[in-house]
Amino acid sequence: MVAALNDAQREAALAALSEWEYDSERDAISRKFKFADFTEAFAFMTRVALHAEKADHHPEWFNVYNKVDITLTTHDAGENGGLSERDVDLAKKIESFL
Ligand SMILES: C[C@H](O)[C@H](O)[C@H]1CNC2=NC(N)=NC(=O)C2=N1
Repeated sequence: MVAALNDAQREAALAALSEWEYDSERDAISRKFKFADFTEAFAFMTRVALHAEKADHHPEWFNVYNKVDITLTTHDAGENGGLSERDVDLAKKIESFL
């Protein structure tokens, strides 16, 4: 079980992840990406997928052609899931692949 971020921790995390949108309903962060074409989008998804599997922390995502929408939240956080340090770490790793 991993702890969900408290309000102060979440605000600090979001300040460093300014391109990500916070969903208070789900206690999750989301970001939309657009690439030159499907090949670029899928290459990005492949890198994220390989890292996610290694980290054992996986995104929720949607892809159509050159667009990839990613949502991060931790199912195992607290009682009903929520935003955790694992999501913050994965978001930063995802940004490093851009
Ligand atoms: C059993 C497995 O380790 C867990 O289900 C992992 C897998 N990937 C995960 N990914 C995310 N986003 N949240 C989790 O709580 C989570 N838990």
